[in-house]
Order: sequence, then structure tokens, then C-alpha cells
Amino acid sequence: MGSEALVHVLLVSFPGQGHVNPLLRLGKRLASKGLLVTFTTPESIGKAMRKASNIGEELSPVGDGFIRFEFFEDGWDEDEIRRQDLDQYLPQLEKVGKVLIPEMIRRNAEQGRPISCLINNPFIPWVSDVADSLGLPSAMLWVQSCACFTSYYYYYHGLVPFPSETAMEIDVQLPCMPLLKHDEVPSFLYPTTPYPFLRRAIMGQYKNLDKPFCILMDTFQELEHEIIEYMSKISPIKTVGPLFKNPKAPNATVKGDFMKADDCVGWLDSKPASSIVYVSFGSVVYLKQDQWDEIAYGLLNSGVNFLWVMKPPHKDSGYEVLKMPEGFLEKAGDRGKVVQWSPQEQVLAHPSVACFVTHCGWNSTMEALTSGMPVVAFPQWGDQVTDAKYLVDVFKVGVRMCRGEAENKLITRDVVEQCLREATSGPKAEEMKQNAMKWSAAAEAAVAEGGSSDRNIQAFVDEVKRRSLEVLAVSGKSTANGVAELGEPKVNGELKVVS
Ligand SMILES: O=c1ccn([C@@H]2O[C@H](COP(=O)(O)OP(=O)(O)O)[C@@H](O)[C@H]2O)c(=O)[nH]1
Ligand SMILES: O=C(O[C@@H]1O[C@H](CO)[C@@H](O)[C@H](O)[C@H]1O)c1ccc(O)c(O)c1
Repeated sequence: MGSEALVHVLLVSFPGQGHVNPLLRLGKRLASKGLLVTFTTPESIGKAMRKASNIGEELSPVGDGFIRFEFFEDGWDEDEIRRQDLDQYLPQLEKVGKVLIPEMIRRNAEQGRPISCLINNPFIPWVSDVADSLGLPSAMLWVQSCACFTSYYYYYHGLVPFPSETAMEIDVQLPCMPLLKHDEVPSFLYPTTPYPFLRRAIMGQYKNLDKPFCILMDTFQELEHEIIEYMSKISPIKTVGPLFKNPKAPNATVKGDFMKADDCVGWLDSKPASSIVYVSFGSVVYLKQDQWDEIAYGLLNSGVNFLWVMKPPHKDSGYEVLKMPEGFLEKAGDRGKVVQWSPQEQVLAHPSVACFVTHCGWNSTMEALTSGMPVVAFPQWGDQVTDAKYLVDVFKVGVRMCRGEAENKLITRDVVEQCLREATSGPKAEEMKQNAMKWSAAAEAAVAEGGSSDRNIQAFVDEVKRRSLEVLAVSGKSTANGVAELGEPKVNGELKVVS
């Protein structure tokens, strides 16, 4: 491959799987359109990513551009247990990141790779402050639905009443959205949420919302049409999803998994079409043992084949390691397979898989919709309860199995069995599959060349390139952003790369 002049963007991610995946996917999309992308997150996660995935020091070609990784130390020892407590870890990341990210930017300029734009995801809103202080443009990738973005926006600005200590059970009506029952509002906004630090982190992003020149969203216009149109008049949002599809570089192998996926595709291949229920609750949700047991018996009693992800808890999480009920694996025999981590994109695209029992994280939601996969919704907290509402009542691709952690209700094996039957056979299952296939086609069209998300990505890339020239004009005259001072006397944002 020859050499190319590239504009360079720095992507800074919160160290969670559900945040790294969409930001890295965005990175690959930007690279495929001819940018040089550097992806960064704390080294504690970098280490896991290097071990699990094929990422290294070198520049990886993606479409017309390149992606590379640089990680930063979070200032704590390798085995520091406070990383599991976001109330402590988020402020630590901010303290360290505000020093180390500017250093990284300076170092890149010194090495002839001046950075023209910073992009972050939620929970680390201070990245926009770093960009501002260096005179660099920034953008934010919102990694949830536009409906959730709107809910937080209305909460932050106090535009409508939300559940409060004195009125816990009020429903919330937002423009262009269905009425959200009190327990369908993103649960970090409940007055009783056990995760107030995540509400604070998200509110920090809204406080900083005037800083990014663009808010990219991993959704697509056709999926949340009315609310996207409405919010576009208020905020500079651009829908670019589903990010996990990259038609310009479909074979890009760069991945950000924190755990190596177990091999299960051969097993899926061995099963009849539409015969398997895939069960996964994502990377963070950890159920209680009694609930796990009920799901296990529900799966057995329903007679379906199943692939179940049983991710081990982090050693410092304080969670007890879940066990399968006595004799469960023997009874399931070859009908069931249990893995620690799955190659989810491949699983959802597999013809043997009939439906997905999911916690409704937004990545899983987008992946299911795009793969034409009906779901059984088992939301727990945060955006998941709102996503479940949309999957079931708006997108009409799902059966609801529970209403969320706040309900504090054990879902019995009979309910599990009934939901599985409903989602895998009969008229409702057929209708959901048809709807899912419709969303899949719309998602593919959105990311295809000339589709709504593709046009938005292209417009964003063009804008980053335009702004990189502005950065040059300013930094050529002054040293205010700390880059020009150290950078090479050449076109800011351009780099010769040979691979
Ligand atoms: O066994 C698994 C479970 C999850 N995932 C991926 O991990 C991400 C989980 O993100 P999501 O928003 O669904 O949930 P979170 O883990 O953030 O709660 C998604 O991209 C999944 O495809 C995976 O690759 N293998
Ligand atoms: O929020 C956390 O992870 C997930 O993020 C997804 C994208 O925002 C979301 O759709 C999903 O529902 C969330 O589970 C998260 C929370 C707490 C924590 O310690 C994390 O490491 C991640």
C-alpha cells in the first residue's frame, strides 16, 4: 500500500465494553473514509483488549484510512479494587485524563501526527474540556438511543416532571415519544437509583453539551424518525448507526473485546434453522442465583436449543460466582451450550438462532434489530428499561419478560418458558420476525453508500477535515493549543503513512 495524507482524530473511550464497542466501530467507519484514527482508553482495559483481540502497536489499514491504539495509565496499581467502584473511579479518570490526554496529543504532534479532533463517549464528559482548552474541535458519540438522549435532555433542563421522591410513580410524556411509564424512564433518573454516580456522569455530559460541535448517535433515522427530527432542531445530532456494520470495510478484523470469545459457531452450524435461543445479559449485568436458576429451568422446560453466555464476574466485583442448577448441563445435553463470552455479532447473524434473550443494552438492541433477530426483553437498569419498551411496543420485535431490577421480582421458570414459546413459535413469533427483518433491511440501507447514516458520516468527515484547516490557521499563528508549538511546520492534521 502506498502513502496517504491523513487527518488525525483521537477517540477517548470510557472503559466499558458497551462503550468501547460503539466508539471503536465509529473509529473504523471514520478510518474507512480516509481518516487516521487513534483509539485510547485506560491501560487496564488496553491490556485485556490486547490479550483478547488482535490489536497491537502497529497501524491497521481500514478502508481508505488507518486505526491505531494508544492507552493511558489511570494512575492506580494494576490490581486496584477501587476501579470497580465508579463513584471513585470516574473522578480518578478525570483527574488523570485531564493531564495525560493533552500529553498524548502533544506527543502525537511531536511525532508528526497532529490531532485535529477529539471524540468521546458519555461518562467522561471532561474530554470536551480538554479539547476546548487546547483549542481543538470535539464531538461526542452518544451510545444509546435518541429516545434516551431526549429523556436525559428533558430531565437535565427540568422541562417536564420526572419520578421524584414525592411522586415516584408518575408517567413521563416527552414529545414524539410514547408515554413512558415511571419504570420505563432510564432508571439512572429514578430518585432511588443505586447508581447516582452514573446519573451524575451523564448530567456532566449535558452540562458540557455546548462544547462538541456534533453529537453522533449509534441509531438511524428510519428507526427513531420523529424523535430524531425533533431533537435535531435542538441539538447538533447526526445519526450514524448501526455502527457495527461497515460496508466499506466489511472485513476489518480490529475488535475491542475484553474477553476472547468462545468458539460456538461450529455448534450453531450443527443445529437446524431457527432452533436456538441465544441468551446474554451483556458485559455488566449480573443476575442473582435464584433468578439464574429460574431461567435455567425455563430453558429446559421449554424444550428449545440454547446458547447461553455465562460471563465470569470481575474478581473484585464482590459478586458470587453463579452456578448452574444441579444436573442442568446433563439434562440439557447437546441441546444447550454455555460459554463465557460469545462472538455476538456472528451469533445474531446465524440462521440457527431464532431469538435473543437480552438485557436490552443499546449495542445488543442495535445488533439484534440489524440482524433481524426477535428478542425476549429482560432489562435491568439504565437505558435498558427504555430500550425494552421500544423493542416490545414501538419496534414490535419483542416479548417482555421483566420490567427491570427496580421491580425486585423473581421471574419464574413458567414465565420464562411462556415467553420463550411465544417468541419462537406461533403467529406472534412470525410477526416479530417479519418486523425484525424490516428493521434489518432499513438498517442495512442506512449504512449503505448514500444511506442516511452514510451521508451523515461523510458530512462529519468533511467537517472534521474543514475544521482541521481552521486548527492549522489558528495554531500556525499562535501556540495556544499547545500543538503548533511542538508540531512539525507542516499542514496540521496531515501525515504521511506508509504501510
Ligand atoms: O457474550 C457476549 C456478550 C456481549 N457481547 C458484546 O458486548 C456488547 C455489549 O453491549 P450492550 O450495550 O449490549 O450491553 P453492556 O454490556 O454495555 O451492558 C455488545 O456489542 C455485544 O455484541 C459480545 O460480543 N459477547
Ligand atoms: O452503562 C454501562 O454499560 C452499558 O452501556 C451501554 C451503552 O451506554 C448501555 O446500552 C448498557 O445498557 C449499559 O449496560 C456501564 C455501567 C456501569 C459500569 O460499571 C460499566 O462498566 C458500564
